[in-house]
Amino acid sequence: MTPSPEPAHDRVPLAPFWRQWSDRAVARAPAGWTGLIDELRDLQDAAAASAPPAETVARATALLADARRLLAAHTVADDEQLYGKLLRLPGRGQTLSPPLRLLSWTATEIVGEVTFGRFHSGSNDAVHGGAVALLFDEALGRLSDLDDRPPSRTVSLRVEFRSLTPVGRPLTVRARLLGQDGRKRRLAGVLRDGERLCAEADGLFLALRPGQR
Ligand SMILES: CCCCCCCCCC(=O)SCCNC(=O)CCNC(=O)[C@H](O)C(C)(C)COP(=O)(O)OP(=O)(O)OC[C@H]1O[C@@H](n2cnc3c(N)ncnc32)[C@H](O)[C@@H]1OP(=O)(O)O
Repeated sequence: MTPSPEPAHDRVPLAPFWRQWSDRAVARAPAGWTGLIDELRDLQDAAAASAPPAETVARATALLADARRLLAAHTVADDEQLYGKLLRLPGRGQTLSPPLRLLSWTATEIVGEVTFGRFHSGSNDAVHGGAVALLFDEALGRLSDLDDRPPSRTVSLRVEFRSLTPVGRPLTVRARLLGQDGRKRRLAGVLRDGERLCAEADGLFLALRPGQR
């Protein structure tokens, strides 16, 4: 696999299993689906950042309940779910972790950009440590399953918090595949705000055997 010449998250090569998984969701996604996810993400940040008066709280609660009822009427099983399966999109169409936009990639290294919103703030404009771990799981998992490697799952993830991770600033995340031994893949990641190291991680991913989910 050759390094990508320019930033283009949507050209990240997908291994066959993941391409099929993602293409199936893309084919089933209705018009406007990605806009719904973007709105949901913005809503989470707006709710976290607001201190509204009671009338606004009441109105927003009613609107949210309406939206929930609309969506709940179309509940499907996990196999048919669209959420989180659009792998060509930064954030892959989910709001659990902030959108990770891949800027460059090889078979053994990816570099991406991420901006945490207020939703992921722990306290004092610093990102919650669990959200940082979540980001590393996404980034390392993405690299683990790149380059036609069979799907894997995280069995171990260790995170070291080196300095506060800021909210609202574009950060750089870099993941590297350190080595493979049979089904075991060792990966490492770093998260930086400019030159400053915010956190680093190492993880062990296990390739799934046929039939494992
Ligand atoms: C493009 C895709 C984008 C997606 C990005 C998102 C990525 C998100 C990834 C995740 O978060 S996955 C969800 C969190 N992970 C899990 O829920 C995994 C739970 N664990 C399992 O389901 C099973 O452990 C698993 C199916 C992965 C493996 O079970 P097996 O029974 O096949 O493996 P086994 O227990 O025999 O272990 C295989 C080897 O790994 C070793 N091992 C297992 N766990 C270990 C551990 N924690 N630390 C060190 N070694 C470990 C184990 O000792 C053994 O070594 P040896 O072969 O040398 O004997």
